[in-house]
Amino acid sequence: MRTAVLAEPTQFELEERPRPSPGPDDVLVAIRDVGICGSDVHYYEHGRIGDYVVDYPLVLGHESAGEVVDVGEEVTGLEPGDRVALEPGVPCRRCAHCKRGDYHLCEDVRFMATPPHDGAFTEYVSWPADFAYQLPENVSTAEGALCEPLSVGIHACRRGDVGTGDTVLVAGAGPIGLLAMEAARAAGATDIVVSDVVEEKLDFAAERGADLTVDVTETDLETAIDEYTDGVGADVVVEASGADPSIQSTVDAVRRGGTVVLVGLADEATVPFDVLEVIDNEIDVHGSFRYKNTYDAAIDLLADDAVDVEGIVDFESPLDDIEAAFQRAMEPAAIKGMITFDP
Ligand SMILES: NC(=O)c1ccc[n+]([C@@H]2O[C@H](COP(=O)([O-])OP(=O)(O)OC[C@H]3O[C@@H](n4cnc5c(N)ncnc54)[C@H](O)[C@@H]3O)[C@@H](O)[C@H]2O)c1
Ligand SMILES: C[C@@H](O)[C@H](N)C(=O)O
Repeated sequence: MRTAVLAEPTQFELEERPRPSPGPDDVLVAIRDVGICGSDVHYYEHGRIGDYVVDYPLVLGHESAGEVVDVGEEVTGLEPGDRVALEPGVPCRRCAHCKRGDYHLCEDVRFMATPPHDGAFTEYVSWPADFAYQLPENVSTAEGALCEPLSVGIHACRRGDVGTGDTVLVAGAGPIGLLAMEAARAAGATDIVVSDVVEEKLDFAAERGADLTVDVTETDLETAIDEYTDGVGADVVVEASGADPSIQSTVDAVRRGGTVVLVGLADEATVPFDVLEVIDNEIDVHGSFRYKNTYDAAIDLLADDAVDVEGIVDFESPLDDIEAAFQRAMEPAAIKGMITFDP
């Protein structure tokens, strides 16, 4: 099977690998669509993200969906021909975190395209059947692949307890921010403010329904939020940029008693943060790491047309052109690239 292998920084090689056989509890999936995530681009460019260092060769890609072509002998509920979205993190199922239900916090998780685990820029993947979610007829495999970043948004909104009538500030209009906005709207938020430093990103967020956009290079975020909320502040802030100034400004933009959800990964682990403001205003600050139990919800939202994920895809490319696709993904205005496979 044809596989794109990251052989060294900024260097993909296309190689033939043997097609895997499904284990007893696995499905063999012919991959149809794989999104290019910011973390894929980071590994491509720098060969590491924090403590995760690429031991070459590595197969990238963790936002994937495709068609089941074979099933292991113990698999029930899925059969060849079914289209599925693959949840990319398979936990150990035995540790204290897994047993508590926090399987996304499992320290032995096998997460696609996070070293040393291979991902989905390949023609076939064998994957545990319970982490393969059947797609209804009206949900495409491209949408199935984007259940992954949508899941990050859903989990962030759950962490922030976003509810009916809320005003939500989403900081950062990359794919994660844009899909957090979709998830917030679906959770009942009626007012969504999006901040960014790139005008095109804000224009795109506005086209996709943001009620207010704030270019923080020109406008003070706290002032803009104060004006929009009559001095109250946002109920929930979802920080999806990872930029230090944005992380710092979350406590100024949220209302007293409100919630800040930190999703964006800062370059440095330490960011100056006004703790007194957190205490005085009784702000709940939550970290949000990946997701758990979100795929069924993501697929239901897509089937009901309650969210739009395909609209964030701004370019598609076949596997053979993956190098060019990654170069394009590195452009500042790029949003979401998709590697597509012929059926
Ligand atoms: N916690 C998790 O589980 C999780 C999962 C996926 C991604 N992430 C992280 O979430 C972040 C967003 O991911 P993405 O793929 O959308 O990234 P991205 O780089 O495409 O988007 C980030 C956006 O933030 C904007 N930005 C930069 N400085 C800003 C500022 N001061 N204020 C507001 N916006 C600003 C950028 O212009 C860009 O549009 C990244 O840090 C990523 O590593 C976290
Ligand atoms: C959650 C996923 O989208 C993220 N890129 C990660 O590797 O953690």
